[in-house]
Amino acid sequence: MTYWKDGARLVQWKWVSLSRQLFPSLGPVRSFLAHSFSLKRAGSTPVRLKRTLRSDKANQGSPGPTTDNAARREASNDPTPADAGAPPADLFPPEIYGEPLNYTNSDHDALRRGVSNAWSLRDLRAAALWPAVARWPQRRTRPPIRETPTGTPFVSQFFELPPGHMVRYLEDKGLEVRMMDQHAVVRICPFCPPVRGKADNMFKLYVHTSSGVFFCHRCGAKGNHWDLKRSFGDILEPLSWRGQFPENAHLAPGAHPTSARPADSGAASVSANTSQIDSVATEQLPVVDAALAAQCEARLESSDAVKQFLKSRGLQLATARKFRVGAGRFRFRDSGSTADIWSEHDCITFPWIEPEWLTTRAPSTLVELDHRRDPNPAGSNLGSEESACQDSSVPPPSRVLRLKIRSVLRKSAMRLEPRGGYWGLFGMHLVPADAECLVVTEGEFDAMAVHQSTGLSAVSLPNGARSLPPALLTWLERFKRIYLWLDDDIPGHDGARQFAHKLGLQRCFLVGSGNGSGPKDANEALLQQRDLFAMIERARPVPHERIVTFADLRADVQRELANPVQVRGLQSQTLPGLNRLLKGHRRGELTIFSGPTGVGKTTVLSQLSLDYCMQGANTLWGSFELNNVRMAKVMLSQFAGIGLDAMGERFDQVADQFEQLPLYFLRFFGSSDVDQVIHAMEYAAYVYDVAHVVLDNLQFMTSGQGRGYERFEIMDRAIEKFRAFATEHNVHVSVVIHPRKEDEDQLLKTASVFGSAKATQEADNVIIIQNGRHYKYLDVRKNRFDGELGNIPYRFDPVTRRIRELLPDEIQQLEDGYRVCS
Ligand SMILES: Nc1ncnc2c1ncn2[C@@H]1O[C@H](COP(=O)(O)OP(=O)(O)OP(=O)(O)O)[C@@H](O)[C@H]1O
Repeated sequence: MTYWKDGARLVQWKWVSLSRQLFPSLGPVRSFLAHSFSLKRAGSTPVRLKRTLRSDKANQGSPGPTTDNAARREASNDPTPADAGAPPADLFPPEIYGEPLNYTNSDHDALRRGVSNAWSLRDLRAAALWPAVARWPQRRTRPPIRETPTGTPFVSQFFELPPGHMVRYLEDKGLEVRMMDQHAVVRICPFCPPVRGKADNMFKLYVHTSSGVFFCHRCGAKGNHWDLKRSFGDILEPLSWRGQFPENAHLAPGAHPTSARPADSGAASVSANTSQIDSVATEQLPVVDAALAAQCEARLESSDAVKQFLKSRGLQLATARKFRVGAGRFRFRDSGSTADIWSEHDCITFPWIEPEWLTTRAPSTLVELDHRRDPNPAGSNLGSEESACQDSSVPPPSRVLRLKIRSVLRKSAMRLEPRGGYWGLFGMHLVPADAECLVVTEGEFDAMAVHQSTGLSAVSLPNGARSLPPALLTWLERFKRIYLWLDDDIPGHDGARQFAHKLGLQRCFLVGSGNGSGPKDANEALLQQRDLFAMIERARPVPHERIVTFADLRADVQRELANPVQVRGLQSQTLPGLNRLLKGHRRGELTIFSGPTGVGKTTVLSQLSLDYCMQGANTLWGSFELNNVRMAKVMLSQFAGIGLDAMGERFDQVADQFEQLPLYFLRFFGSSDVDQVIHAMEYAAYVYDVAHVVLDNLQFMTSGQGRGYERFEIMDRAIEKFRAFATEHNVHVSVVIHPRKEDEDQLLKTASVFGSAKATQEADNVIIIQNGRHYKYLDVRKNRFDGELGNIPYRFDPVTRRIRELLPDEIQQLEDGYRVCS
């Protein structure tokens, strides 16, 4: 019987594929023929047998290749869901919003396991004859659901993709889509069991075009746009320099499935994300020793250094107590030295406390509180610190996840305890469970300043303007209005816009002048006795990137005029000559590096990227020519300023320091799909807030792809995509491109860069490393910022692999020496 059934299926498949060949453009006719054929078969024994077999299998407890939805339909004897194309009523049931894909590896395992039982032949053939696969242009297998080493990053329900992004992606993957309101409806869901040519089984996968959330009403596959891209193998998590996955930016603390729902907020949207939180909660990260946290908190009263420090910031002890600030003496390595010299510092400690509403399901025990105005702000109760401390609005003690420890004297002496722990928001434990508005500041003193003078809920970001790890988006999901009060400077402004994108533009408001006219931050506003509440009330919405009003432009121009130094960007510490010419390293630009083979392009770019990374620019390295281990060795040597041979026993110490850098490596090597590289860059921009991407080099990345002019076209398209990425994500992209083959003795020109003129036209900066007669030098051939061009001669140290700019008299000596020799 089984063989008869398989034979019939084979005939059916042959019929479908024959009709496909005969009528390539007649999709509906084909569907009709296939449909009527399968209907004919529906009354016969094999289908009934199939049902019996399936239910037997279900009774045996095997999950089988079908998902819950499909199984439910089978159980209710309803073989197919609603009519194809008709939008289901529960298009995106709220409980699935943002959940990770639920079509898991176990489903595939079950499919594989099926090989050993009576289903074997059918399952094997079903896998081999998958109709979705037949429509897949390149792939011969069903898109695998990849194991994710660190879970899927959380995506806010308020997040919006750029217009057209999702539809382009689906089409690039060879999926046929039909537009319906805000959804792209995919003809054949790649996650579904075979459609068997039935029209009813098609157009079941709905993809929300602006959020990227998808849901298949046939197989139940669902998730956010990262899930979809990951299932196609397009998301490669970058590595840290030790070849590990970097400190997890998207692990939320151990909340149980329903814990993210504030007890009485009634926000269905938040509950929608809970299973995503649950999915990452299973991974345990270390939390700070509770005794250490308690000791620090208890020492606040006795630390004159910290009390004095707080006073100088205009902050009261009562405020610090509410935020559970602490004090202690901690050892730090002396700044600027890689040597093992340590000294002890008076430190202030800022705890990241898991909010009570995140950890309990029970109705909030918090006292009802007006979330806009604390009835008893600490500032209004100057003489009574005790009563403020015992204020009933302070929730009961919760788990301290991590401590930020900062020296009172040296701002740069700062560390997180424990290393590799959870991310958190300072002050979150004070936010009432029913608060709908929140002020998010760049620093801890700013959050305390806002709360002290306004009574509003205020929290501080863990990394200032540098990053907003997606794990924290789960903490912020329930707020309807988020006031971003970052520093009134270029990095603060860039950070605020970047974070607003992640949080959702429509609920974010920017506090501060926006034009650099100050005050610099909330703490400075407090010290200047400004009305902080009025400043927050004047917050403006985030301007839409594609719709700019003159008022937006005016603020930007005014800010650039007010801060000419900041506008220049990060200054190179190791090549000051580059600052003289290019003025600095700015976000949103594209720089092309070129030079003869082996001249030192990788060496120069490695040093420059380290230079900016050490100043806080989150950096993503894509080394397509050297493998990541060798690349990391070059960087480690440059970082330590000593040769790898001499590093010996100091390796661990240097490596530990190196590991603190916000540096990530793409996992590509040699010829790679440019689109996949872009997806990985987008992922890194979202999860790690990268500010600088280095791609070394374009020829290796596109090698073997296309011949003759086609090769130029591929490279041009790649450059176009990198340019668009730099602008869209406000990230600086540096790309190495080899020159054309030219006479070795000739100096290279802009036109010598390989390919058409596209690359150098699109670039903001073009730097060629020239093999001069007396020395090597960086030749700035294009500078869109202010047009200044020129040379920077340098010397290379083969031990440390560092380059150093030549001084004028060294240049003179080398030139004279050459003349003498010659
Ligand atoms: N100025 C220099 N003088 C001598 N050796 C150098 C100099 N700069 C780099 N090197 C060394 O030359 C080798 C090649 O350097 P690097 O890989 O940076 O060159 P590249 O231009 O990127 O090479 P490719 O053209 O293969 O991409 C390395 O071993 C590096 O340490």
